[in-house]
Amino acid sequence: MRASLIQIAVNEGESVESRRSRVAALVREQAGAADLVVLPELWTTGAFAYEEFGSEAESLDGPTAEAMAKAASDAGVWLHAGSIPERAPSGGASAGGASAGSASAGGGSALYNTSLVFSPSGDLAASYRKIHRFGFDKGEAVLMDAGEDLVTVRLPGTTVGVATCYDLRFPELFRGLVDAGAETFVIPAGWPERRREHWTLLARARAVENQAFVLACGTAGTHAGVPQAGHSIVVDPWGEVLAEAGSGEEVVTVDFDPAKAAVTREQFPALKDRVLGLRPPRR
Ligand SMILES: O=C(O)CCC(=O)C(=O)O
Repeated sequence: MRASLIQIAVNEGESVESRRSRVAALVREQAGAADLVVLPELWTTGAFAYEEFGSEAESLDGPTAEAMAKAASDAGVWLHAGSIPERAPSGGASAGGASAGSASAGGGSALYNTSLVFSPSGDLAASYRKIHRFGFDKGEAVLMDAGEDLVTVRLPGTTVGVATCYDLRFPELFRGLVDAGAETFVIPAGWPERRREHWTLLARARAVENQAFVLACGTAGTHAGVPQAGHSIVVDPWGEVLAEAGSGEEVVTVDFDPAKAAVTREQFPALKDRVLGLRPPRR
């Protein structure tokens, strides 16, 4: 399988419309060059442009989904289109899960950070609402609702488990995806430069401990005063870094054999030694 991670620069001064058509063109350029194309988290607004989440929120058939579905089918690729701020009717069915956050409190709609995966014919194959919202007492954590459902999607030769940015810090989510059959993780992000060391370390850790491929695509540029880390990274199930971007806008293309996850799990069967239901310390 050949994957291209498109590390988009999200800077102030470029409108959402202009970035959307620029990104669609970049996806189309991957026709014949990749089987799977991956975009970052919240690339329409920027992951830290909190004040735009509400005003730029869309439904799953909104302008970004429509443009990405068309780009995927024009290019004939599987497209993980990163995530969008999704406006959904409160309690409405989409990626599943009741809304629990403050964004929907007292209102008729909920706001999620939702990833979209399109098939090469442009059909929406999966959507995932980010479970761990970032920001503690501000930003996404207070403006958006939390997803509740793990999501996997079957691609030719591999089951992909999806996660988003801050989710990378929560190993139990990835174990849940492994239990659901995932051998490859695709992780769009808008990770800040300030914690770049964590990004590469955690991407490798999730790959090693789960004996899975990690394809993690971040953003470049600076928006809302937050310089982005870039350094999109592809790691194999042994923890080897197959490719890593620099800090600017860049397309990283890598060949990998998804079967290597099963081979690694067979040759070094550590996942079989998991002990579940550990007892808490006795007092
Ligand atoms: O965990 C981090 O350091 C960054 C997380 C983040 O920026 C996000 O989830 O949007």
